[in-house]
Amino acid sequence: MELTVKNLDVKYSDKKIVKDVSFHINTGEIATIIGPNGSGKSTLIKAVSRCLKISRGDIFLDKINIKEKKTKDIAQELAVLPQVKNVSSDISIEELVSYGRYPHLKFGKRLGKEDKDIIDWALEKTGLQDMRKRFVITLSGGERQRAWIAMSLAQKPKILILDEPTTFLDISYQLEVLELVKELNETLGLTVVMVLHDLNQAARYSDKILVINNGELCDFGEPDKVISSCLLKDIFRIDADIYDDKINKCTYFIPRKTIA
Ligand SMILES: Nc1ncnc2c1ncn2[C@@H]1O[C@H](COP(=O)(O)OP(=O)(O)OP(=O)(O)O)[C@@H](O)[C@H]1O
Repeated sequence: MELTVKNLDVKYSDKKIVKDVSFHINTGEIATIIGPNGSGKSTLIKAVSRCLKISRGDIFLDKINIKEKKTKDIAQELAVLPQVKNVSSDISIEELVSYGRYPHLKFGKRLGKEDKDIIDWALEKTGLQDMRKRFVITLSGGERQRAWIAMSLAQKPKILILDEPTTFLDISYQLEVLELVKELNETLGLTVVMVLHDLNQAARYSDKILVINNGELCDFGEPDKVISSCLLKDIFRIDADIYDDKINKCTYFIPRKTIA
């Protein structure tokens, strides 16, 4: 599914946080939003996923303005993995994943055979089938993140939105989560929009990168065109050397020092 954003403004009270942002993401692309702390990345992602009201502009899913769509229809097409996730202590993985089916249930109906098959499929895709009865609070960070991704998958979305999916994970779990996202993108044709802080990971796992600075979209394009010493100097205030990773076929950099 394509995602198009046109002239988007988002405000908190009277303060404009996202300023006239426009972009287009093709079906099956992974697009990653990067930018300094407080630049408006989460606000943008929350607005796109309809968790925040927009003050101006339009959002289109496959060229249809979401203002013309029912909330339930949007929930069937777009799954969101927020940054902060709360779960009560007695919820099992299986139960959490079943919540992903709720946007598809008719009023007052219980989960049917098809829903249960989809829950099994989501657990299998994320490698959680053998631990499905475990309580979510007993899981490691990486397992917990996979459980939330499984819940999003059970929604059978066409677009998956993830706000900093690797935060608080050690490097091995970070890669595990990003590899899973990539696999789901490739095997299911899912369009993915995510926020990442690690710019090298953004370069490696994305088809497109959006750079947000002070609420404005200041660059948008393929990682090897966007990740440059200029960007690192001007937006992230670091001196860095840029290299070509021949194995992963992507750009990477080594930071040298901060710029005062
Ligand atoms: N609920 C809120 N009410 C008022 N201002 C807010 C609210 N949430 C965020 N802001 C402000 O909006 C600005 C952008 O915040 P946002 O969380 O979108 O940035 P971010 O780029 O995701 O930051 P980070 O990288 O630190 O997570 C910040 O100045 C922040 O203080």
